[in-house]
Amino acid sequence: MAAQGQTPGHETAGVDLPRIEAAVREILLAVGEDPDREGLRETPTRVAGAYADAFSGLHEDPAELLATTFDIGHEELVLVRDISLYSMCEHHLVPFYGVAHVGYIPSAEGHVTGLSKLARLVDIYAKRPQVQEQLTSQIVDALMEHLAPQGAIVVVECEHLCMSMRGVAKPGAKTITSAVRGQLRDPATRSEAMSLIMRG
Ligand SMILES: Nc1nc2c(ncn2[C@@H]2O[C@H](COP(=O)(O)OP(=O)(O)OP(=O)(O)O)[C@@H](O)[C@H]2O)c(=O)[nH]1
Ligand SMILES: [Zn+2]
Repeated sequence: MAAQGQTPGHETAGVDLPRIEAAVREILLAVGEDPDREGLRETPTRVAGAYADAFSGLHEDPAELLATTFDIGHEELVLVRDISLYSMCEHHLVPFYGVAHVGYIPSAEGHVTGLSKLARLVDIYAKRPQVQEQLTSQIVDALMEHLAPQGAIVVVECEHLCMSMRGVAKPGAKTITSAVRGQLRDPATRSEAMSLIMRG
């Protein structure tokens, strides 16, 4: 749907690019810049494209992503480690970035999904205005809901630019969050998964 007053066809996958461009021009004016000087002339358009990508996860459906499963009879832990991610802190709209580790124990029927889908699932939730705790639990809850595994675990390790380049100014500080569901809450299973995640 076009935003009120916008010509249809100006959105990219649900994102209103002209509206972002107008807002970026306003920000440049507000900080005392000249948005018409040569170096900045294309900036609102570039930022609109960058934001359309940074927030593209708002327009993607995890149910659709996880609809493709294979029955291979594997009922043991499947874990993809070190999935790189870039997200945007919802408080300051600056990036936080790092890695996610995503694991699950398939359902008793052995339904698994493609490994790349786990990385795509991370992106669906990372490419939104986010906080790290919510990102972590959204990924694990989507796995539980759409893949119906016996258990799932997600660990996310990130540096937040809002803590490095501004504010408290502590570059290098890493935030680690975890979310564990189902059988992976069992201490022995959880510690096996955590040791595989942390050994890198
Ligand atoms: N729990 C959590 N906090 C976050 C995350 N990203 C940023 N924050 C924090 O959100 C808080 C926002 O605090 P405010 O006091 O409202 O904002 P602020 O004055 O800009 O805070 P400072 O960053 O301390 O300068 C800060 O403490 C950030 O470090 C996140 O993913 N999870
Ligand atoms: Zn922040």
